[in-house]
Amino acid sequence: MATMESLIVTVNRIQRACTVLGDHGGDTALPTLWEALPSVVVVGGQSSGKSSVLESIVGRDFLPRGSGIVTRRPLVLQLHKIEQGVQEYAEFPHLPKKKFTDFAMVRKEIQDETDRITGKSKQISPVPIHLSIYSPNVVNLTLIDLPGLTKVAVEGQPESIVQDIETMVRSYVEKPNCIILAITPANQDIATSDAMKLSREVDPSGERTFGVLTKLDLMDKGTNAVDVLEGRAYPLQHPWVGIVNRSQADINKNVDMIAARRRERDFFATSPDYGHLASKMGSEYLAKLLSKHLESVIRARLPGITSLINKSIDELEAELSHLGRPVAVDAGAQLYTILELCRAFDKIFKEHLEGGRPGGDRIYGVFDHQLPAALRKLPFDRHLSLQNIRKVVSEADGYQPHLIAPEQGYRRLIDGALHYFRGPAEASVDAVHFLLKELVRRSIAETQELKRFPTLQAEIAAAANESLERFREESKKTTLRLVEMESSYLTVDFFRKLPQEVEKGGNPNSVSADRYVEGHFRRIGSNVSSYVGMVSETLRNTIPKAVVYCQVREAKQSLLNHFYILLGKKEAKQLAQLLDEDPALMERRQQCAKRLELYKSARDEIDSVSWAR
Ligand SMILES: Nc1nc2c(ncn2[C@@H]2O[C@H](COP(=O)(O)OP(=O)(O)OP(=O)(O)O)[C@@H](O)[C@H]2O)c(=O)[nH]1
Repeated sequence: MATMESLIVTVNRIQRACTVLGDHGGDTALPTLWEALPSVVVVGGQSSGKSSVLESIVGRDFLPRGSGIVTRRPLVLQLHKIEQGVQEYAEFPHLPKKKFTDFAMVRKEIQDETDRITGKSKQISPVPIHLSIYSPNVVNLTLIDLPGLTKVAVEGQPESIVQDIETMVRSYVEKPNCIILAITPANQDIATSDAMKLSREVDPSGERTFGVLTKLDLMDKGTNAVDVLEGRAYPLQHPWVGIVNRSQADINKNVDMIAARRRERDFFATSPDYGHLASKMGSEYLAKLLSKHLESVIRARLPGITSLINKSIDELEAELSHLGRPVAVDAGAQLYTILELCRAFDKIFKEHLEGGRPGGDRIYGVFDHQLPAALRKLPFDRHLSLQNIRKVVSEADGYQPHLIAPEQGYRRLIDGALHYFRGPAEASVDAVHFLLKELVRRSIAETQELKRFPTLQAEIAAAANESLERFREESKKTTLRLVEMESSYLTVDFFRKLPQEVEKGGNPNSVSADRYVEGHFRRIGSNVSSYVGMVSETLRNTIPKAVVYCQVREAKQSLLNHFYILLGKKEAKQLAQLLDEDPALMERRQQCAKRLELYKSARDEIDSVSWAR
């Protein structure tokens, strides 16, 4: 059965994995585990004694000191208790395999690592530094040290730093999983303490706040902080803890931390004011209190964390499968990938044509509505007006008017009329061409697998459109040929079946001669009109056949054939260019993969501990 301690150890490991894999919260584009993990955050004004409290909890000097804002990146301090007698040491995950036994070097590394991200500019950065300390003198605990809240920027630091620090500290303490260690010096007015003001704001009920009073030894003679420490003056849900750290003089004299802890114990044990509270005061007591509390919080949160981990793993896996596998490196595999992508596109395109996806029906719309309407609108009325018939027939006759039927006149009138059919024939071809182009565009957009490859997408679109253009040319030739065929040989039967003109009796010299001629032309007009009507009926049926044969059927069967031939001739480098992924997607895939790795390792961590129930 696992002990309670292993819970903190587990969370410590997950926190370290978070840092290694770049999860330190604040990034809304990816699920974050960091923010779900409970942690203790040390908050206080400048010189309130934060560093001193941390060092005395650890029992070691290891934090950078100096004037101005020294802590400029969050420091995640993980304490691991080891057996008595074993040499204590520190480790930074950013320097794996290096064990620090000299704590002065730890201090230097924190300084250097701070500068590595913030530069010497004295800016602050939210990217945490992780430090693990293994020691017999600690309890298992994770503490996060943040820059001290300050009112003024010092020389060399930008004015915005005051606000930047507050924003960073706030981003930590606002999280419901954050346990706030609010440090206030006892020799100052507690009501104006930066730490207490902030914690009141984000944790009004005081559930998450541990009040710590430092510098009890520096209070004016005759005053004490018993009212605060007994929870009367500033009540919180958790007890206040009083601390006596090393003074500046002690630090200068290199009083070691273990001696300082002893002095602190003596201070409380012998104090007339605090003697009755001695067992609940001091940095060692504070460390144990926090450790116990952190364990219980982790225990309570664990089921929620586990389900968050599982949910995030599902989400990330779904997104990764949506983003697709990384691109293969050898030419054969690349060609295979490209062909697969083409097939995926082609399949969707066919579904649009054959049904299953919308769009194909609009082609039928061209044949069923647009073509017949265009045929109906042809200006035959004008072409077969009496005036025009007279003109055409007379011109065809020349100096000798026709005797029986105006053979030449008929031919010219019909030829002229048939010419008009070219318009609707070409328009049908173009209309279907644009519909097919639109379907190509839509199919490309709907091919999820292609989204990653903008270059290939553009190439497929270009190749498909080029094919459609060729099909259009062919289709135009064919439909126009149908029209020409109608002109080249007229249907003889139609004319044979026409009723012959019956000689009307009467006197051809009478006034009715004009009427006779008019009737004659009218009959010619109506004969031509019904012949043209018959042709129109034929073309209404044959143009769609030609269009489907030349454009739709070809698009279905061989839209990318030409592209495939070109692909076969391409060299490895050109193939790689086609699979040139969108850099944003590549980046996203990497990020998701890294985050997934984090969640999986977190799941393994949690699985490996069997819970004491
Ligand atoms: N006498 C006495 N001095 C203390 C106590 N706590 C801190 N000091 C002194 O107060 C000064 C500031 O303490 P730090 O621990 O550096 O305070 P800090 O909050 O980390 O300061 P910054 O990192 O500059 O924000 C140091 O000179 C400490 O020696 C205490 O309990 N008693």
